[in-house]
Amino acid sequence: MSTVGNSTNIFWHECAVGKIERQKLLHQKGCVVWITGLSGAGKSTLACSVGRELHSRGKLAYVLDGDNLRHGLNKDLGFKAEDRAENIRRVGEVAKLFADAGLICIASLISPYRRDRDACRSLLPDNNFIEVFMNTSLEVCEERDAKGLYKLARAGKIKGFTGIDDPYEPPLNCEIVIHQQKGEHCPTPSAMAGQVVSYLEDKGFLHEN
Ligand SMILES: Nc1ncnc2c1ncn2[C@@H]1O[C@H](COP(=O)(O)OS(=O)(=O)O)[C@@H](OP(=O)(O)O)[C@H]1O
Ligand SMILES: Nc1ncnc2c1ncn2[C@@H]1O[C@H](COP(=O)(O)OP(=O)(O)O)[C@@H](O)[C@H]1O
Repeated sequence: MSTVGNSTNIFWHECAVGKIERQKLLHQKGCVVWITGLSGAGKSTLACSVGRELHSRGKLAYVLDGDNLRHGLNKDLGFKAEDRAENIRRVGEVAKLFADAGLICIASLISPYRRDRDACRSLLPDNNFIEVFMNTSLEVCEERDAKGLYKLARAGKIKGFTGIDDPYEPPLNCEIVIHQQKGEHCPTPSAMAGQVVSYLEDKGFLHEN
């Protein structure tokens, strides 16, 4: 019997079928691919491209996209620091469940604060959290401005916009970095996905043992 947060007198119930059995069924290993970067960095594009590539290889993946989750699970949250932290915490917990279900869970959120990303990492067994930093410069993101949000932020019509008047803390030690800088060759979405899928292949996530 234990107390966790505000939950008192609670018990953990173990089921007969566990992660190992589910992984055998799926011929893969559950893990979390966590994509972080500025708005417009290419996170959703990469997430969908990785998802499609894995699907074509017969692997079960699921994308948790920040923007999409804010339409449901996280619709009560805004963009102040505490709300972003709670957003990341919830998605980290959901991603952990997906990984435990045996899926390759691809989470794609700005997740601007290092502490929140590290807390998600600590929820997973060693090596099962693969952090991908979309190192796309602010200049490139702003030039793309696919949703017109940078223009609004520069005009002061959106307050606390990441990269403009709200911080983004780049990872110090992540598994994969994808560079997209102005004036440099920019990898295609499928080349970027290839980099991630090769990593998963090399580390054995695309096989059950
Ligand atoms: N203030 C502010 N700062 C940053 N982004 C903003 C903001 N307001 C709205 N948006 C839109 O919300 C999307 C980011 O949601 P996330 O859940 O990924 O953000 S966070 O991880 O909680 O910081 C982000 O989507 P992406 O462009 O896909 O990153 C924006 O479309
Ligand atoms: N590798 C790439 N090369 C060129 N354009 C890209 C690439 N990846 C994404 N984009 C474009 O950049 C814009 C933002 O991409 P998106 O995936 O929505 O970013 P995010 O999810 O980080 O906000 C979109 O218009 C998308 O088509």
